[in-house]
Amino acid sequence: MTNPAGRPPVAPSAAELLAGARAAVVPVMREAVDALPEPMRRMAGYHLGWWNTEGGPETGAAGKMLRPALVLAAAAACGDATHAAAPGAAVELIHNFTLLHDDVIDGDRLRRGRETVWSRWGVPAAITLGDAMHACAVAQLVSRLPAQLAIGAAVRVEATVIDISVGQHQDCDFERRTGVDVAEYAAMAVAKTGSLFGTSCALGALAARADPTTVAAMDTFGRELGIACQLADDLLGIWGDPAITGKPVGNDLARRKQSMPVVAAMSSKTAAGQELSALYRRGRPLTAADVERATRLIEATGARTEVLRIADDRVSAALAALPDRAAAGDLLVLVDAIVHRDR
Ligand SMILES: CC(C)=CCC/C(C)=C/CC/C(C)=C/COP(=O)(O)OP(=O)(O)O
Repeated sequence: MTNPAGRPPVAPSAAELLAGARAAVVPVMREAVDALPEPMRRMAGYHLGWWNTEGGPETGAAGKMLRPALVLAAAAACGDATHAAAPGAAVELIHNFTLLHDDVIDGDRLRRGRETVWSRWGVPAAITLGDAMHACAVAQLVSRLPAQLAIGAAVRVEATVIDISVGQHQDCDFERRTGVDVAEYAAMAVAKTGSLFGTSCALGALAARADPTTVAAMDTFGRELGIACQLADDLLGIWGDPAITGKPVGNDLARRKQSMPVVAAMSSKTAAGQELSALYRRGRPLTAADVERATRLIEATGARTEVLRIADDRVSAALAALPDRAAAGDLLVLVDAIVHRDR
């Protein structure tokens, strides 16, 4: 296809797709957040990176908007993005509700380069704000989508919240266990992260009134991509640049978290893998020197390369699930940005 000037159309960059998603969904999210009473409204805007702690404007502390961008791109791939803003806002609100709770569970004091809500205003504030964001997501979805789409979309979102909760439960359980294997970790990542990516793509297809086979294929595409995203997140947790990720590097190791690089290293049955297992078995948080040692041990087992290979396999599975690759241009741009990100 050519434009009127006779040149082939230029595909949007990932940055343009993410900015477009932000522009489409923030007004919807804003309506939900503005309906919350103070001080919850101000805390929500702070967590979402719109405002500083005093309610003044903030720049550079917001999420990337990966999930809304997937909703819009999936809807476009299915031929109609008219109704994609409400599901896009819903998945971003759900994502942020889980982050609020996750920071409490992990005791993390920093997210997106700023103090977390629980650290600033206390655990009850973060938990109740997360619960309110969850409800805002479903309320926006149901009130804004055409009636014949709303119930199916809401049921899908709530099933996803169950999946995420199950995944998070398993992840916490792994911290108290030894001998977690790669397959178990992958199943946990499907539930914790893949499910919301899958639902984002499925909601885009649903909003475009795609047929059930296409909706299911979009779900599979997103789910597989979500696992690759979780693996990228795990790698950034060990080798990311804190100035770019906005969170301290090595926190996962310090807490003896069983992220995929750790699981792959311990499963390697190498001397380095055994030394890492011994460090984790000591039953107390790792010191800074231990974290440095653990990072070297993981690298020495080849686990970093192994995790990149597993992520590549998941991306291949995602691409294989796409119903019509020729129509999926925006989705393909996002795949690359999600897997090769630095934050
Ligand atoms: C029930 C419960 C507490 C569940 C927790 C689930 C959870 C926190 C999963 C992590 C998912 C993930 C890869 C987050 C980073 O997303 P991102 O890189 O898109 O983050 P951004 O919005 O900051 O860009």
